[in-house]
Amino acid sequence: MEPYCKINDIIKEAIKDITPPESIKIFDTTLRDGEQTPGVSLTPDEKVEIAIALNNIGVDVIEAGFPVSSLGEQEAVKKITSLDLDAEICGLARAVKKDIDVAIDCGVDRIHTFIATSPLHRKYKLKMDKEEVINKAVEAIEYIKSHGIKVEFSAEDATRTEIDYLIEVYKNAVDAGADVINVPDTVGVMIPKAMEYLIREIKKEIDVPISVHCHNDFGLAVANSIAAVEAGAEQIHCTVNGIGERAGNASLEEVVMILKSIYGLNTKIKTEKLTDLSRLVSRLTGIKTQPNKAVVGENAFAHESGIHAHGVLEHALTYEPIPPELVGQKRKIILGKHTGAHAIKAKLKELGIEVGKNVTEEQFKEIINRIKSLGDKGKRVTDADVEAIVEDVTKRTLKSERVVDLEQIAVMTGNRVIPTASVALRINEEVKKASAIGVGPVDAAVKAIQSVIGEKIKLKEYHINAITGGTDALAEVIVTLEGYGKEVTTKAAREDIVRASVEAVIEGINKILRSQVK
Ligand SMILES: CC(=O)SCCNC(=O)CCNC(=O)[C@H](O)C(C)(C)COP(=O)(O)OP(=O)(O)OC[C@H]1O[C@@H](n2cnc3c(N)ncnc32)[C@H](O)[C@@H]1OP(=O)(O)O
Ligand SMILES: CC(C)C(=O)C(=O)O
Repeated sequence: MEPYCKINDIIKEAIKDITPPESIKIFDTTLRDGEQTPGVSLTPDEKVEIAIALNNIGVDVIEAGFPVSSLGEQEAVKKITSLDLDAEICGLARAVKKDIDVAIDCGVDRIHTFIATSPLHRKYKLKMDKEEVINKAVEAIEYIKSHGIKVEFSAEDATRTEIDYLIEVYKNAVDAGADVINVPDTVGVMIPKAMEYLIREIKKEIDVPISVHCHNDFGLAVANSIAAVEAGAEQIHCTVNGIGERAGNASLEEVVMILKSIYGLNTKIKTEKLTDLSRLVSRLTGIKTQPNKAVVGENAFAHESGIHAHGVLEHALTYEPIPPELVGQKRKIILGKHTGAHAIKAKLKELGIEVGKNVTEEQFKEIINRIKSLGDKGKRVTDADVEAIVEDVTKRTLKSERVVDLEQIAVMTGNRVIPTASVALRINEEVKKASAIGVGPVDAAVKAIQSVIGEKIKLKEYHINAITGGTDALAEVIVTLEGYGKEVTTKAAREDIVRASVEAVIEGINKILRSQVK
């Protein structure tokens, strides 16, 4: 398979000696290790919903749960096995007869049985010597096999186990009938070079498929899983969004996309469904995915920096390793403090506005300034903000055509003062001033304008919307004014509600007065 991103000569040279399998099986443990994320607990129906999505995306094995852990877990696993999905359904079991019996009763296709092998776990947790651990593993595997069920065997904490002993455990497991040997990096202490070495050593002695289960305690779960594949591992355990015990597990979406896009290796995953799957798991588990999460994060294909946005608009590969659609994402051009003119022009085009046609070059400059100044206030500029800014800038009567212009406004408000506003308006080259009090600063400001203009024009309706969240939200003010037998509606958008209100009212006054002149 050709990798999706054009892999360069450096990568080709670096990986020329690797020995990966033709295709890699994806063993998804979102419903087992993923559910071990502190605070996460899925109902049977939620587990079923995720299992169906995992099946639809094409995972080979779904570890549906650890049946012995609760009655609800058994109900969930039973519901999943009864769905007759294409994926193999697996249940976890300690090397304990009761665990195995309960898993069998749930109708699973595969039992993943495990026992810890490291000196630490043997001594402090299991209180067993090396031989006892092997005997327990062998007993469990033989018992499962006697029921005609496929066995995947894990030596828990394999990566902190004496390597000779580990290989001895695995050889015994295979002799007892294990179909797949899993190598868990239980506390995420491996580094890629060591993982590659370990898998090569195990493969020299074991001829059933080798799997890895990497934890992310040092942020290396994905890198270690990939290193295992480079050394020939045929199966990777992963979870959607990388959720799992402590710092989590290898993230399914990252593993799959690295294999596909960089190595050109096959999995059965329908990658266009990755983002939807990620959102589903995030919603049902309540574990939010960070925006900068690789592949499925909100920002994985978002560009704000002017230079990047310009590059991407000219040729997407300049700043994107793969097309967003490949993983079910969409490219986003975000406007804000770091935005450049190219990105704003493109965003306006998206909104049906063309510079030189619907907005003048001068208005375009003002739109850029307004967007950047909103960004300077630490805000992310939304499409709604842009639309409001554009409407405000473009619908505003040009200065030369204005009858009334705001020269100055000052407002005073507080808990011990009556809200008061003073305005200075330029009307046909003459500056007129007035002050007024009101129930609040907006009311005072509008009344002050009203007293300069006189009673012939009246404010009929006033609406204010906070377009964006936060106290620094862009406020959109919509007013309807009536005067000289005419009714006009105008709007203005600013972060400052008094200024937005005043601008909307003055805009309306100009419209009415201009209609009188014509
Ligand atoms: C690395 C992993 O992620 S392993 C999976 C971890 N997941 C979970 O633990 C979630 C579900 N777990 C549970 O619901 C419970 O822990 C159960 C039902 C499995 C066991 O509950 P309890 O019987 O109350 O035991 P508890 O959890 O307190 O202790 C674990 C026991 O299992 C033993 N044990 C641990 N692993 C194994 C194993 N692989 N094989 C055999 N025995 C084991 C421990 O030595 C301890 O034995 P002890 O009770 O004789 O001291
Ligand atoms: C059960 C095993 C594979 C496990 O979850 C771990 O070691 O992290």
